[in-house]
Amino acid sequence: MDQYELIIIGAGPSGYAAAMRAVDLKKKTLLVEKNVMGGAGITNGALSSKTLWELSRDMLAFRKNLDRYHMEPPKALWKEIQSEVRNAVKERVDLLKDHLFELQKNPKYSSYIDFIQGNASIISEHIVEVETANERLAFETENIIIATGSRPRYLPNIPIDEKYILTSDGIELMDDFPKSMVIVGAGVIGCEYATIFSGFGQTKVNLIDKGDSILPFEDPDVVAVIEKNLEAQGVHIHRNSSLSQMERKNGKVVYKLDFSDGHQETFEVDKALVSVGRVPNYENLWKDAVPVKMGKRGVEDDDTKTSVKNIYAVGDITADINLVNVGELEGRYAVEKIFGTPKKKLVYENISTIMFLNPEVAGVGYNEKTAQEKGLNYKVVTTDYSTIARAVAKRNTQGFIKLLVTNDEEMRILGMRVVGEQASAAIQAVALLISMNKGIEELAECVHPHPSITEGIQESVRALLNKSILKSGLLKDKVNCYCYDCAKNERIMI
Ligand SMILES: Cc1cc2nc3c(=O)[nH]c(=O)nc-3n(C[C@H](O)[C@H](O)[C@H](O)COP(=O)(O)OP(=O)(O)OC[C@H]3O[C@@H](n4cnc5c(N)ncnc54)[C@H](O)[C@@H]3O)c2cc1C
Ligand SMILES: NC(=O)c1ccc[n+]([C@@H]2O[C@H](COP(=O)([O-])OP(=O)(O)OC[C@H]3O[C@@H](n4cnc5c(N)ncnc54)[C@H](O)[C@@H]3O)[C@@H](O)[C@H]2O)c1
Repeated sequence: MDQYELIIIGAGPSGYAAAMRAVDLKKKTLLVEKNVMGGAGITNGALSSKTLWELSRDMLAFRKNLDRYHMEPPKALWKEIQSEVRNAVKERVDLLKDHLFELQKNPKYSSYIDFIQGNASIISEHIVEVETANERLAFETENIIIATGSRPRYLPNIPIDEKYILTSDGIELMDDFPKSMVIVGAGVIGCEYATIFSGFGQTKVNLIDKGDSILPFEDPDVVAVIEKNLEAQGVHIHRNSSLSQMERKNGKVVYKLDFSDGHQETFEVDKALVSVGRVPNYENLWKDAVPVKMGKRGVEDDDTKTSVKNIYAVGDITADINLVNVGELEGRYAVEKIFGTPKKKLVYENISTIMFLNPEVAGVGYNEKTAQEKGLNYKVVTTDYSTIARAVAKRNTQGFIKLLVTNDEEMRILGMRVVGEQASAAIQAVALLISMNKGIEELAECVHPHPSITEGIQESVRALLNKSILKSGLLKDKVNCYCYDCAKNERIMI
């Protein structure tokens, strides 16, 4: 039986990153993948949906520009778009495959990495069995990392067939743009696809969430901008209602909503997308004799270590944040922990995120909702994009920067949201300051390029320090500072 120092199950972003860190540390490693290299980081997930988002955004801008010159815009063809998404996916999968192939050929690395295509299960604490296309193989290992990811959550009584009633696993397989669709679940995936399909301009999109609002985890000011733009693109948000029934009927999807005033309505659309969260892939992954503990939302882990001494879990299979960057962080960290002591602790406070909406929403650390849930007193500055020269030059001043700091002398950064063009590019400096546990002075004094969106962040910081160029509270709603007192649940303008 072949022996390894580490077997990694799953070659999505977390498993692949873990394997590459193990190679750095010269540990004999086996990476097992049952499906496509890159997991949901590439296929039916992050990369494929972002490719769709980019194409949809281009199409929307193109339509708007032609409209400006009173010209009739051409129609996007779904097949062309689908083919472009497939090209992007293939490029990225091939890159990872080629890289692995080169590693295995290179004498510097070849003794540290093996790869096998097959379905792995943990037979005992030190034996992993892999079922390939034509045989069943067993491998002995000192350590195991589970990186098997997640899949879309289903709802009881909603007959998902990936033809008419779809999840994010089936949406890219459609034959054409649907004329109409309903999206159940207005979280990140739901709102990103509502943005994508309304942006292409050929689908009437309806959106339902069980919560009172779309993006229920975001602050109301962020939600307001996104809702306004979705509605301007023709998206209908079903408010004060809950889904009571959905079925496929005569080649259509029929759904019933119960409204809070007691009445009920029935709607008919071409397709439905169900995006109500993800569930971990753990079924049949280990035998009863291997006591890996499961929590409600995934494998329970303590700093990536499971309830079994030599078994670790990383990425979407665990109960924390489901993101590519988090999976990679955990994967690399687990390897360092197995074979030594990581230089840095695993912290989640400075994780940056982008939601690919209209416009982009970039975030790091706390928003007001999460700060209030934690019982924190904080200070906020909001700076409108109309005060930022670059946004004015772009002729698009919709958006704002919102920075939260501790309400004390130190003014440690708690978090930030940027809603607007180039939001994602603007967030990094603040993420770095949070990770270094720094205050805001550094940012206030560092010379920024002009004109740039990051100047808005600098002005926000200066406003908190009472030395901004545009003074807080003078230009209505453009630059505002306030404090939140948690005990009194009160907002005080400053
Ligand atoms: C539509 C969509 C859009 C997204 N957009 C973003 C985004 O913009 N930014 C972002 O950061 N995140 C995004 N995500 C989340 C991101 O894709 C996941 O957090 C990330 O892929 C998780 O990585 P992972 O390696 O833990 O799991 P996965 O990517 O799910 O990979 C797990 C791998 O394990 C394999 N596997 C499972 N069981 C076994 C087994 N028994 N044996 C062998 N192999 C096995 C699977 O085939 C899979 O390849 C998105 C997700 C979706 C669905
Ligand atoms: N840009 C990104 O970083 C990005 C993009 C897509 C996905 N992701 C990751 O994928 C994960 C999964 O995304 P998601 O959108 O499926 O989950 P989510 O948790 O973001 O949203 C799920 C939504 O479904 C709603 N919901 C739950 N049950 C419902 C029901 N019965 N009826 C109607 N609505 C219901 C919830 O209120 C919530 O708003 C995210 O948490 C995120 O980590 C990230």
